[in-house]
Amino acid sequence: MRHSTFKALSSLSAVRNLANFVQIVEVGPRDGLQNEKTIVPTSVKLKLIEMLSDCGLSKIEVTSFVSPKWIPQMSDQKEVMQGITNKPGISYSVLTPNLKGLEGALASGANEVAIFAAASETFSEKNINATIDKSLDKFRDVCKHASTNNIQIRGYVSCVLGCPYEGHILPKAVIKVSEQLLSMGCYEVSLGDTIGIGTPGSVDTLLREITQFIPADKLAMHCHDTYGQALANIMVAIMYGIRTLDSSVAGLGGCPYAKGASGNVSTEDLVYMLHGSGYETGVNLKKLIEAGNYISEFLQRQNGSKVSKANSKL
Ligand SMILES: CC(C)(COP(=O)([O-])OP(=O)([O-])OC[C@H]1O[C@@H](n2cnc3c(N)ncnc32)[C@H](O)[C@@H]1OP(=O)([O-])[O-])[C@@H](O)C(=O)NCCC(=O)NCCSC(=O)C[C@@](C)(O)CC(=O)[O-]
Repeated sequence: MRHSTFKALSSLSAVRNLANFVQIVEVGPRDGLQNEKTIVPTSVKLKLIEMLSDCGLSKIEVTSFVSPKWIPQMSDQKEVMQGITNKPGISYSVLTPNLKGLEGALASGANEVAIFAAASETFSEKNINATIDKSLDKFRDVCKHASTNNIQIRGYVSCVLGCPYEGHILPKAVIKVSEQLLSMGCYEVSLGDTIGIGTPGSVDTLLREITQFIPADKLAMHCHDTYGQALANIMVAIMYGIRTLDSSVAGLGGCPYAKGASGNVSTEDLVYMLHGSGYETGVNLKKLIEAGNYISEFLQRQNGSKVSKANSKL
């Protein structure tokens, strides 16, 4: 990380002087659960989504319209969409890899979809069975159809700081894919550190390059916490002016096609850090902790949020 970034990070007043609302995109019901081996009943997913909807979160990624052979955990996507009690002001988005997925999403009443590309050729093939170029062709079709149906489209780029198969990924590969996603109609691109390998230094290097081509308000950060770097990495993203952050309640998650990747940064820990640093999120931390405890108890798993653990000892 550059000296100037360290200097800025050390000054909380500098942090507070920046626009202070941070948009959280809760990905727990989708990214958080997609890797669970035991199928989580639809009713539990719906209860989790309801609890998250009561926390003040305005963007929740709830399921994905992908092949049930590839991601069995998401095969109840229609039932999930039909069972949600839509709360005004909340966007319930879904992942769609192709036109078949988009058709399913539209039929289920989705008003926002996310397409997901990668900066690594091998990861793209392992995850969606297509080269990067082929996947972008499919996404272009999805975008055309989505925009004629007035559907908002978000883009993801996976492996922005490293790939489980190819190792180091160059910023120029990330920039190339991100620019294409934006040009086909995505309103923003979420930069995925899929295997949580990034550090504040590598995030700084990536963002210094990418923000020369893409403004920070078109970018989001999606950090996994495999190496315990996610919050530090996010703070660097904030210093670059990024104000949209993805996270998963109770730190659940991981992509089944990214071996060894652990959960996303926990939403509870993210909210605690942001509120403590003078940012607003609109999220009620107490209710969020309850939602994280609910799903952790169901999965019979220790809650992955440090804030929740600390809170239970108070
Ligand atoms: C993209 C495909 C479908 C290609 O998979 P494919 O096998 O190449 O697909 P195909 O077009 O050859 O079709 C094969 C079969 O799949 C069906 N099919 C085809 N499309 C669909 C669909 N949309 N929904 C339901 N079924 C579908 C299709 O109808 C056919 O059925 P069959 O005739 O054999 O019965 C597959 O690879 C897939 O579903 N991949 C999804 C993988 C995935 O969801 N990964 C996790 C999400 S990405 C992630 O977690 C990273 C992220 C976003 O969080 C950010 C980060 O952390 O980096």
